[in-house]
Amino acid sequence: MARSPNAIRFSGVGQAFETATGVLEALDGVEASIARHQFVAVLGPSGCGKSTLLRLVAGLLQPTRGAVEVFGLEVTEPRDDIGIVFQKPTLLPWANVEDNTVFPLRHKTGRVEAQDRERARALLAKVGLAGFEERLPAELSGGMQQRVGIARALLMNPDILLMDEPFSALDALTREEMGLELLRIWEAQPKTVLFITHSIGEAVLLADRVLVMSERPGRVIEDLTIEIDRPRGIETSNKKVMHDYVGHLRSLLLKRAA
Ligand SMILES: Nc1ncnc2c1ncn2[C@@H]1O[C@H](COP(=O)(O)OP(=O)(O)OP(=O)(O)O)[C@@H](O)[C@H]1O
Repeated sequence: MARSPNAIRFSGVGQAFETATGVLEALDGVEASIARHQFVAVLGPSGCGKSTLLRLVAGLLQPTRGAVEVFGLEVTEPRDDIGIVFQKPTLLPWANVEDNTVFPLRHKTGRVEAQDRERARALLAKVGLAGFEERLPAELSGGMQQRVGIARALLMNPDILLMDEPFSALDALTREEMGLELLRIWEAQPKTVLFITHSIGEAVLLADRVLVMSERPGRVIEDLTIEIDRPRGIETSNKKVMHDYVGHLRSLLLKRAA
């Protein structure tokens, strides 16, 4: 039987940017393969190229060296079958929460059915926004706007979901709840998730694997498999094994920063 290709593969990926002060090497020699439906978190110092990695997978950028493949095909142009949740949501200011959530569907297929609106409302409820469907983005807090962005990406049920610090605008409790909700959605509707975070605990709680990147130019310096049983829940954070992984990653990142 032919082996199914990786969902995402980075082969010798380098990315340089021309800037006013010269060439800036953001990534250098990134190697990683991500299997279909794996949940992979990426940790690394600020500016090491984490967001750049996501933009490469989405085809919003072409690597200067090496290749990025999605399901065995080199990414050469923007892909509209990949869900992206950016650090800051880009909501349409004149459209209400529900219309913002269904917007990509309308954009892609040209129409939105009653059942799509029903799914949008169900997802909005899951991210804690029931009752806010008719509000405009300006009437929401930053964290609530971010949750609309998450519901919007999930509505398309993409096979690959790229998330760039999706919970950084949320308070600590909501952040943990949203992480666990994301896991429930991921378990019910499996997808390949590449999830950038600065929270070591969040990475360990959510992911099957944690990739740790070096300082710029970024490359993968550790690929840690998180062997914690699923389903994971609120009690997982209290487990010794979780603390052991967090401790290991913290000392790795601190050592590099020293
Ligand atoms: N379009 C661009 N032009 C020039 N430089 C860029 C561009 N995009 C990113 N960079 C630079 O590349 C480096 C990596 O940026 P990137 O946003 O990928 O880092 P990051 O690891 O996601 O950072 P953070 O954790 O702070 O969000 C940074 O030094 C950034 O200034």
